[in-house]
Amino acid sequence: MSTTSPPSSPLHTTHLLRRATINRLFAIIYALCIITLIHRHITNIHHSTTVIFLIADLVLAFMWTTTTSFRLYPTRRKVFPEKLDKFLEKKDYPAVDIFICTADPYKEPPMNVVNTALSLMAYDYPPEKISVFVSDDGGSELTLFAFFEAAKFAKIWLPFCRENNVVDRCPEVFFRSCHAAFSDGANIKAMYEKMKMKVESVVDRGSICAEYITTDEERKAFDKWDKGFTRHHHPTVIQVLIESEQEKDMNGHSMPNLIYVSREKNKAYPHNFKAGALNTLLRVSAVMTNAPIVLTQDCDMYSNDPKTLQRMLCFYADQSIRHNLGYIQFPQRFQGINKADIYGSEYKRLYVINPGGMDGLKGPCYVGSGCFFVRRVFFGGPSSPELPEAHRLWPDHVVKVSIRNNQVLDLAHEVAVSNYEENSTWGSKMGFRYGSLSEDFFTGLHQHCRGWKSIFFHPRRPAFLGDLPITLYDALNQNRRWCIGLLEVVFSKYNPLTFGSLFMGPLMGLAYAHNAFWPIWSIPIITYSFVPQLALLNGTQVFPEVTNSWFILYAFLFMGANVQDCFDFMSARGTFQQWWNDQRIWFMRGLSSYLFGFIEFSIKHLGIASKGFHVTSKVVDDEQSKRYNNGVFEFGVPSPMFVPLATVAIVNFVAFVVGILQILNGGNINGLFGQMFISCFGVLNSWPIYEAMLWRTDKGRMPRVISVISALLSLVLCMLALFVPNA
Ligand SMILES: O=c1ccn([C@@H]2O[C@H](COP(=O)(O)OP(=O)(O)O[C@H]3O[C@H](CO)[C@@H](O)[C@H](O)[C@H]3O)[C@@H](O)[C@H]2O)c(=O)[nH]1
Ligand SMILES: [Mn+2]
Repeated sequence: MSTTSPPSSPLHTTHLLRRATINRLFAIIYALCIITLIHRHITNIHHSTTVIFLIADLVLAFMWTTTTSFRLYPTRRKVFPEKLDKFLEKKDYPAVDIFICTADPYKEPPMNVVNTALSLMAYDYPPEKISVFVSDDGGSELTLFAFFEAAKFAKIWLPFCRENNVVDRCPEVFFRSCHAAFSDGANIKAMYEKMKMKVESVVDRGSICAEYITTDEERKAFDKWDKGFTRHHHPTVIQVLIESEQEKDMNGHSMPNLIYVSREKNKAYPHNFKAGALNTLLRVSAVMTNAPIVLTQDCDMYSNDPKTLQRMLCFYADQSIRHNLGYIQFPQRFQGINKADIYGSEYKRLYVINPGGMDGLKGPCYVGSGCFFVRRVFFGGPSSPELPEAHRLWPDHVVKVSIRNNQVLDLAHEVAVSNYEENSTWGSKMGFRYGSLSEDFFTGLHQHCRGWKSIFFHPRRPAFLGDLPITLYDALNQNRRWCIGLLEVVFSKYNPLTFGSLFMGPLMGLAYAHNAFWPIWSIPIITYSFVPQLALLNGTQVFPEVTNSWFILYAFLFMGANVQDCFDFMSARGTFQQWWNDQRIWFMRGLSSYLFGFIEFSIKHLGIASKGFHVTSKVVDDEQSKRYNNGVFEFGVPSPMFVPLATVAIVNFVAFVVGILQILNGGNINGLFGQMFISCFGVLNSWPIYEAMLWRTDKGRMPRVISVISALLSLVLCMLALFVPNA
């Protein structure tokens, strides 16, 4: 592994953060301490609890090793888009195909999807070079209707943004805040509101009233939704809403292409969820525009910065890194996070800190949204292309005809049929990877293994902002789905540790393994949430006495990990409170989503049942959102995932109280200190759970049934601990 920075380019620079040296030194010390601890466990293996702690600590040690791979080469990049003119004339800017995925009009309101699309169409970039493809896996006429309306509004919105140099180009965001300062702002807002009302009324009704369908084109399009049309079984719908060459905005400027695509669905063929949708878009766009750059975007991730494409070009235009540059990933950032980020929804480590660490190696993972791919990356390695059979799908094929041309449209329909991929290498060698619910992680891994590199770029003003789950249930469910997807990668041929290390080098292998092995966090988390506490009830000492010199080792390992973690977190512009909540949600995930993800993965692979891709809801209930904004945990639904959380809360409380009583009665405070400390930590972390179980009365409180089950479970556990003979 070389430490020299890549040749500098006038368009962008890279530098290794100074903390790299400290991190490396600290890693050596910490590693020695871990080895000492494991050695101690092995020599004490005859104690009954030691085996459990040995396993837990081995997992912690493994996860620490994987985390260290992010800390050895932490990197930060800068770009200089103002110099772009010297290297690239506007007319030579590459074309960009933007893919927006949506899957359910009731969980992903069409008005939000429209906002995302409008913000992206309004990039400060030659409009004729932008094509926006909307993939609708919900197969919903409501979404198509919203886009017919959006196409009309775009003719007013895009010139307005351009002429006034608007920064917030997502209409909803713009009109929520600063429109009053612009001449005509009020007028345009009125038009926007009218469109919004129209679309929302259609969504509320669930159908489009006849008077809203005004042109033959629209009528013809909606006729496809006949009686036999369901979201799981329907023909392909491809609707060109704006054709760049034909349509002009109200000031006579060109517009980007806007195309609605709902691929054919047929229950006889697997559709492979989002990866399947993206592969269809890869083909449809190849036939229609075939831009060399592809941006994938979730429907809730709007563009927050009109200059993002220029920033991306600073890398793309650099010939010296071009030959194996696969993609440029911008971090996923979110709007509307509450100040304390109670559910750790920001995923600062996943989206910001770790990618910065991988950027010093071969580049960050792909995270599903905000990623600019070089189209070639989907077809083989940098110097070993594997091209699709049809020449018209090749990444270098130049499309010369109009996107409304009948032949083009016929072909586009042909490549969107449900059995197109039968007996092909789509999803296994070409395009986005199938076989994991975390298709993004799997796809990026595969590309890195083939020799592609990637770049992480984190601008100060977020390039994209998305929605996040605002209930604990949604947040844990999302995490659980990821875990299933990650385990699918671990148990595939592409295990990051074995296959990955071989093809990407050991540090990249470890970095990928860090995410892939997320679910095994459950083992130490469950151990440390129950065993020291139950041992305390039992009067068994499991950690060294405070006065014993071994205690220092424990204290150092605990504090060292937490302080370094907190430092990483706060240097990525987090607050202490956010860090605290982040470590708490990590515990909660270990007890619920990581564990349940693992269980569901196992069940799925025994062939019993599978829920598939459960789309995260982006709809908010007013009361819930009020509670979220006040930083109050939302339980509400009786989910089995809450049982371990509540059980841990009760057990830690009981252990803490009993511990205090023991000490008051002259117990051995020296010996029990470690266990008291951990129980106290557990109690502090469980505070929102006590609130939700005991004195909250709102709808977000812990459902009675969960409290009762957990209390019974805790009772059984505590009884066992109290009455099993002292070990
Ligand atoms: O069958 C499907 C299912 C989902 N989607 C789309 O996939 C996107 C992501 O789904 P969402 O429910 O929002 O998942 P999140 O957990 O919020 O998304 C994260 O995790 C996913 C992988 O699990 C990645 O694909 C995403 O980019 C990443 O943001 C959305 O735009 C959906 O419309 C489809 O197009 N087809
Ligand atoms: Mn999402």
